[in-house]
This record gives sequence, structure tokens and C-alpha cells, in this order.
Amino acid sequence: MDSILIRGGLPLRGTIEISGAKNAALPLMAACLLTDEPLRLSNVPALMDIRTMAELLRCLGVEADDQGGGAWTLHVADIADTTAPYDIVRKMRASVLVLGPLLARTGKADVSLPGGCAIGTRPVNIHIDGLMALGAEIEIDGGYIRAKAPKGLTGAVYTMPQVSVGATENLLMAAVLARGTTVLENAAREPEIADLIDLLTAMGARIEGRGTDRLTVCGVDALHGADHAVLPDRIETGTYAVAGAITGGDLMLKGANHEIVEAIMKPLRESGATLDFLEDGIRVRRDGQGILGVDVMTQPYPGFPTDMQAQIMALMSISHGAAMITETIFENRFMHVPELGRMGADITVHGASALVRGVRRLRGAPVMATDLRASVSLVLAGLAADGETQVNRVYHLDRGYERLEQKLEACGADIERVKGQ
Ligand SMILES: CC(=O)N[C@H]1[C@@H](OP(=O)(O)OP(=O)(O)OC[C@H]2O[C@@H](n3ccc(=O)[nH]c3=O)[C@H](O)[C@@H]2O)O[C@H](CO)[C@@H](O)[C@@H]1O
Ligand SMILES: C=C(OP(=O)(O)O)C(=O)O
Repeated sequence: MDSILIRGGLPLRGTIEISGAKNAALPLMAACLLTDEPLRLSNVPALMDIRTMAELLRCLGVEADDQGGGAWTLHVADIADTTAPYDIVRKMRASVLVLGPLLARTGKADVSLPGGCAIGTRPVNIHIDGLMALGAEIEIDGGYIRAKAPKGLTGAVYTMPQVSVGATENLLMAAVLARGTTVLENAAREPEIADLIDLLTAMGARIEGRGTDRLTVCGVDALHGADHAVLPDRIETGTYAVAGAITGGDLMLKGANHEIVEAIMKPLRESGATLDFLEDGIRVRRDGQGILGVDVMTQPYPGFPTDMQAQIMALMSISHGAAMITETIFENRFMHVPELGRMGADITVHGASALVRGVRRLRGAPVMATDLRASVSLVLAGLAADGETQVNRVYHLDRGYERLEQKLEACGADIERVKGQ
């Protein structure tokens, strides 16, 4: 297996182009199942998860054509199969996003249960309950969600018991072709959902409440094709902003969207980084002064995202002072803590909170992580650490960061991918 080797301690300077958002692109791709006309997406990041979604869509009969440069055409005149098999779903949880659109278009879907993963149990009960509220009949059998709606779905009022990004996306994609009006209460407000609403609207859907936690969908008989550019990745933006701050560097994050990163940038600013919101992106720098400890609690949008928790913890690990980092979304998202500890960080976990006492320097070490953001937090720590850090299990990074080593190397990082046997 490949690993990433970093010789740390160099301030990063230069420009990093922000890619399209993985977590926006995945539901946008699934939306192609809602129409028999082609969907043309641009700014799609070149990532393992995108290839996995394309593989899944092809199983269902979609012609998924990667035209290069981030352009994809997705077209499914007729759905050939309504089963999302275990072999693909187990690679990527977001595969469950085909459930809503398949059911809406064909009245049938058999989707493997995604199961838990390193960061938590991640049940899909809200996806299922919400679809049942729209009239679907669903049973769990042989590890599969077996859903049918032989007479089609019918609009309903559904209040989500907990804010769920994926369930909001699945239910939106189901409701757009349902008979009548659906109201989703306590819906997630993440920018990636607004991006999906923009695409669905361009396809002819009627949705009100974009950006709020109450979405009203008036079902239509059919949707048509559309062209859409994927939203810039706010988590990639935040990750590279931390790279600038943690190394005492100066990075221009080109193409970063100002409007969706405020919660991420607030603790960075409070920690002493200088942020300039410019016309073509965001400039992040930290001069000689040290990093201040800042408490952070993860929350659904517009709060601080759980997908940035590990990265901000890496930054806080070399702060002058202490920081309390509280994870409220996933019950097991501190796997980076012992690995950061191996690099000299002083972190103690008390339930859902981690007390980070800043140390003067981190030291390079061989480390590995069991999920995407934990892995990238180790890369960030490695960039700041003295000596050599080897980050193993690079396939996690390949799920979510496009050309990570190239982007960092171009800004002066000493980083290379070492091919495994
Ligand atoms: C592909 C994608 O976009 N992934 C993101 C998405 O994941 P995902 O959509 O899986 O996350 P959710 O928003 O659904 O999960 C939030 C919380 O709700 C719980 N829950 C969710 C659904 C359900 O049916 N029952 C239930 O209990 C989850 O276990 C978790 O504790 O949002 C997360 C929260 O911002 C991010 O960390 C992920 O990067
Ligand atoms: C948790 C993440 O992704 P997924 O929901 O696909 O596991 C992530 O992007 O950090």
C-alpha cells in the first residue's frame, strides 16, 4: 500500500486551486437517475469516491462518461437494474444516495445497507423512515434495504428527528417526483444541499426553502437534463487554510467560496491567522506569532463542520495554551488522537471532548489513520513537525483530496508518495 512521506518544518507559500466538493458532487451524480436526459456536470473532483459513484451508477445502467478536466456526462435513458450491490456500497457510504432517486423514478430499489464505519455506527433509519412517510414500503432483508412504491411516492410532511445531510438529500431526490407536496422539517442546511437544490431546480424541480431547515417540494411528473458546476470544496479549503496556518506560511486558496466557510475560518482567525477574503479566493497567513488555543464544537451547518475537527485539532496541538474540541456529530471521531500523540501532541479525550494542551513542537513519526479527515490531520501535523512523518493507508486520502501531494509540493512542502509493494 502507498504511503506519504513528509519532511516537515517548511512554511508553505504559494497558490492552491480549490477543487469541486466531493460531498456536493456525489449527490449531484446520483441525481442523474431522476431523468432520462443527460446531466452535464463540471468541476467534478478527480477522486476515488467519484469513481466509485460512477461504478455504482454504471451498474444501474447509467452511461457515466468522464470527459476529463472535471467534466462528466451522466445519462440513463432506461434504468437497467435497481440494485446497489454490497460490493460497491461497502466501499463508500454515500452509495445510499441512489435509494431516493431510484425509488422515485422506478418505484423500486434494493440498496445494500452501508453499515458502520470508523467514525461511527451511522445508521440510515432517517432515510428509511422519511421514504416510508412518502408511502414507500421498506423492509430490511439479507443486509439490503428493499424498497418499493408500486403506485409511486406521495408527498407528506416529515420532521427529521436529527439533522442528517444524507437523509435530506435522499428525501429531496425522492420528493421531486412524488405526487403532491412534501415538507421536510429540521432539514440539513449544508451548502452541498443548496447545490443539490440548484441542480434539481435546473432540472425542473420545484423546491422552496433553499438554505433553511424547512424545504417544501412540489412534485413534478418528470425532470429534464441540465448543466451544473459543482460547488468549491469548503472542507478542502479549510484543510489548506490550516496548512498555511500550521506551517506559518502564506497561501492563496484560489476559487474558495467565501460565503460557505465562515464557521471554519472563525477559529482560524481567533488562533492568530490572518485571513483576507479576496475576489478570487482566500489568502491565509501566519507570521512569526504563535498559535492561540481556541475551543471548537462541531455542529451541523452553519456551525463548525465535523469534517474539519481533526484538522483544527492538529493546529491546536501546537498552540500556546489549550483548546477543548468537542465532537457532537459522530460518536467515534477521535481516531487521530493517539496518532497525533505519537507525534508528541498532548491530547486527552473525555467523552465527546478532547482537551488539547499545546506543545512547542511535534516530531515526525510513522502514523496511520482509519478515515479521510483523520488521515489529512496527520499530513498537516507532519508538515509542521520536525523530521520525517510517514502517513500510511493513503487510500483514505485518495477518497477525498485531489492531487494532495502535488498541491502541497507546489507550495514548498517536502512531500512524496511512496509506492507500496
Ligand atoms: C458524503 C457526505 O456528504 N458525507 C457527509 C455527510 O455524511 P452523512 O450524510 O452520512 O451524515 P449525516 O448528516 O447523515 O449524519 C449526522 C448524524 O446523524 C446520524 N444519522 C444519520 C442518518 C440516519 O438515518 N440516522 C442517524 O442517526 C449519524 O449517525 C450522525 O451521527 O454529512 C456528515 C455530517 O456533516 C459529514 O461528516 C460527511 O462528510
Ligand atoms: C465522512 C466523510 O465522508 P463519508 O460520509 O463519505 O464517509 C468525509 O468526507 O469526511
